[in-house]
Amino acid sequence: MTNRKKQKLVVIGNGIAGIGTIEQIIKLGGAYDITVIGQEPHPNYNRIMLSYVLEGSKTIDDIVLNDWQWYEDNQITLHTGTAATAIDEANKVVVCDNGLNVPYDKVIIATGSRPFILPVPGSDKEGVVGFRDIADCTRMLEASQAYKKAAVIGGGLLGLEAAKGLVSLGMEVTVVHLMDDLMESQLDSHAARMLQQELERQGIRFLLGKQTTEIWGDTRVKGLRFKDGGELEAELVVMAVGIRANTAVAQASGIETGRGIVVNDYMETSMPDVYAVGECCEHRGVCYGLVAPLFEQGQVLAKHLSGVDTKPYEGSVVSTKLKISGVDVFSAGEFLEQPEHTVITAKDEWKKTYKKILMRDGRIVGAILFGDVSESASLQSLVRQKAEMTDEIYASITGTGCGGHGGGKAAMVENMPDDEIVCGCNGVTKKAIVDAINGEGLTTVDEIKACTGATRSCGGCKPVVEQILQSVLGAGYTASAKQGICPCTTLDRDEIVAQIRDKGLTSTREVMHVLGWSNPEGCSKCRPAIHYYLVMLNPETHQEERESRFVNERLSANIQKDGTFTVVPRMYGGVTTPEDLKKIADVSLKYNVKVVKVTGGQRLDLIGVKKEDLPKVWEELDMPSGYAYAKSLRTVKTCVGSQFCRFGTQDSMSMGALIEKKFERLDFPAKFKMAVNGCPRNCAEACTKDIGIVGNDGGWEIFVGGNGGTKARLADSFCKVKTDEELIEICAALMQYYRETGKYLERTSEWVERLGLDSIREAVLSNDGERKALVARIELALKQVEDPWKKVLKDETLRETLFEDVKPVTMS
Ligand SMILES: Cc1cc2nc3c(=O)[nH]c(=O)nc-3n(C[C@H](O)[C@H](O)[C@H](O)COP(=O)(O)OP(=O)(O)OC[C@H]3O[C@@H](n4cnc5c(N)ncnc54)[C@H](O)[C@@H]3O)c2cc1C
Ligand SMILES: NC(=O)c1ccc[n+]([C@@H]2O[C@H](COP(=O)([O-])OP(=O)(O)OC[C@H]3O[C@@H](n4cnc5c(N)ncnc54)[C@H](O)[C@@H]3O)[C@@H](O)[C@H]2O)c1
Ligand code: SF4
Ligand code: FES
Repeated sequence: MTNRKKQKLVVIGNGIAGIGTIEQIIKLGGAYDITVIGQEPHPNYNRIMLSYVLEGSKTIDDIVLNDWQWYEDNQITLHTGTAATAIDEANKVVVCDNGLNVPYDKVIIATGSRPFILPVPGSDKEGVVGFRDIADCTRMLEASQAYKKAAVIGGGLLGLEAAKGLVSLGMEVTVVHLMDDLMESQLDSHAARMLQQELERQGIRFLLGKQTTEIWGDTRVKGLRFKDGGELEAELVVMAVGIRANTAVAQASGIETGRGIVVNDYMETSMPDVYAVGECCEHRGVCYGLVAPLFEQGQVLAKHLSGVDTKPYEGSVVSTKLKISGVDVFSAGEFLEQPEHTVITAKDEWKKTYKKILMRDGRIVGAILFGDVSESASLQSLVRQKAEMTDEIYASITGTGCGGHGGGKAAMVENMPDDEIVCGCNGVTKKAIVDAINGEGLTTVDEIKACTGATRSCGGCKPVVEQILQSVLGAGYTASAKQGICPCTTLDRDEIVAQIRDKGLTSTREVMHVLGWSNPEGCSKCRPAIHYYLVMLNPETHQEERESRFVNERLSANIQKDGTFTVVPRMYGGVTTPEDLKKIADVSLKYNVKVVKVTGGQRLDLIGVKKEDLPKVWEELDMPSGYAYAKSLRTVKTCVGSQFCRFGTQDSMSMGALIEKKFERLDFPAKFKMAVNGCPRNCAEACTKDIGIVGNDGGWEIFVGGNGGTKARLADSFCKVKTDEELIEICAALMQYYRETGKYLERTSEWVERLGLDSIREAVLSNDGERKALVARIELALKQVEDPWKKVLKDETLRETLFEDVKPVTMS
């Protein structure tokens, strides 16, 4: 065996393009001694997922593609926080800003792009940011804690995703766009208008046709000025007006550049042994700004460098999908009608969907989808292949004709070339998926995700992955069908939540219709569950559907076995006043309340109120609803604590009242109980509460997952904190995490067992940004809640329909 010394391959840029190419080289067995130079201080991460990090649905850890261990395992030398400045061709070294000189035999430049910052006065002020990397994302997350008003300049993909993220963080966001149509490089005017309407519904404001001429303020930005003389106040400005290929290293090295680093069909630059891949390069005059082309380029380059025969890279047909929950918009290939196009259009103003397919000479060359993007992956493939339109394909993509849906899709998957990239976000080919199914015996999309990475990012490729699974497994595919949340559906909780998010569904009826419920009316199990998920996902926009709630929640009181109701007013932290006690006594006497009972949660329960008397009782009590009937925060039980108890180290009564006031009225997956103790003697029994808080000398200890009911469970110690502020922040984040990941009716005791305490700690404690995002989301939800008793008292119609109809109430 010859022991040839490995060639030295240096990669400049630790992003998706550079590392994606290396992964391919490793798979192909290319024997290189690899060094990676990366300017950012992080291992390789999925930049496209930064939109989700900003929005708060992913953490930085979630988006790491190759962790530190991966570099070690593959014997790759990694220099992070290091910028290459030039390639010294004569000495065959890559020169870095920290004095490092890295010798090379081959170099791949993969330096990506830089955000374009408008050269207007004030663009260097504090509070003006691009949106490109983790550092930008962190800056925005921090600004959202301290400031309220944000402006995003640019209504393209990035600007809109940034705007949605900032709205999710509780900011007031205005998108300032130069053109009259949003995403004018991907959408026609009709789709752009629909998109704008939907985003306005989600809370984003727009100023269209506006040219920013100045960013004003002191050290920090205070606002924008426009060419037409108008102004907009803004404490944070995000520039999302496009990108420029990062050609600095190439230029400093004398390599030919244009709009990007000029490469040929094998990604070779003008300097021998130096290649470029990804957003930094210009191929046949085109610089790309999406991930799919860079995987295609990487495949060619990896083969070329590994001595494997390869077709040349001939350019990419791009498609885009906006990653904003509730807004489904997709565009591929050509999108503006020209005289030579044959056009298929379908508009549905009621369902708010729009589909346009462009054909030239009978071949599919472009598509726009709005509202329903379930066909996006198929269309993407058809546009890439410039497929000839057939009756079968027509029936499949329009959902018409007797060709049948399934036939067209099956044919589409079968005709797809092996090396076609199915998952554009992660560069996974059809062959990789088929090999994984056959080689590893995979039967579900989740297993394919874990094995190949397909579907891991935007999820747009999931339908095609499912079709491939179906075509490879044939009859075996259905064998893996699983149980749904109730007999009306085969979808589980996570799938329903994801579909509500992805398809922007807004009502229970729509969820059941769009997701193909077998029983169109649903059942008492699924209706309240869907309703909870809708409220949790769309706190600002969701319309209350009383008919989808259980009777107790519908009437804001607990029905008893004799058909009367109970009324439990709020007593924050279990503390009341003589005035409130007098009101309770007066009302109880006036309305013949049968029993006044002290509850386990330290308040008073007025039992035996007639349905028609409920509004009058609430009115005369003039106290907040105690939510004893709801899947919500019930009580915060407290001990007397340091105000009176000689052992007390913390003021448990005040803290309990504060927490109860802050978090009352919020919907949870199940009822939610808390307790606060002044010391570890634990008189208020924190160990059996969903969240239990125990004071100690140094601060507080938080417990989670306790239950005193039929399935009793002692709470787990979650963490210790020093200050009241930390306590509230962690409780808020923990509650929101439970709200977002809990199954409807699942108590925290079951939730902790299902998710595992470590993973909950990881989500809530390990990352400050993620915790703050959870807090921001719970704050947003809290802003929407209103006392249901007061709501009924204000609304004559509600009062009449709910309480003046004397028909007996059923208990479902
Ligand atoms: C928020 C956001 C969302 C996006 N969403 C999508 C999406 O949904 N779909 C899609 O297709 N695309 C999306 N994109 C675009 C996508 O992220 C890029 O196309 C892709 O990341 C480009 O990869 P790259 O490796 O070429 O460049 P980059 O990812 O930019 O990586 C280049 C790396 O090189 C480093 N570098 C630069 N100069 C030097 C130097 N001199 N020395 C050392 N290191 C250097 C940079 O710091 C960077 O880490 C999104 C982009 C952003 C910012
Ligand atoms: N979901 C996705 O696929 C996705 C998401 C985010 C980012 N990206 C990619 O990241 C890159 C950057 O995104 P981007 O949106 O910044 O680029 P872009 O070029 O797609 O859009 C920039 C937008 O800014 C507008 N604009 C230009 N000058 C302006 C001005 N002076 N005032 C107001 N508006 C102005 C343009 O009209 C354009 O619509 C792109 O390559 C994009 O494809 C993709
Ligand atoms: S827990 Fe015990 S010590 Fe602490 S306040 Fe209550 S009674 Fe007093
Ligand atoms: S295409 Fe985005 S995850 Fe596959």
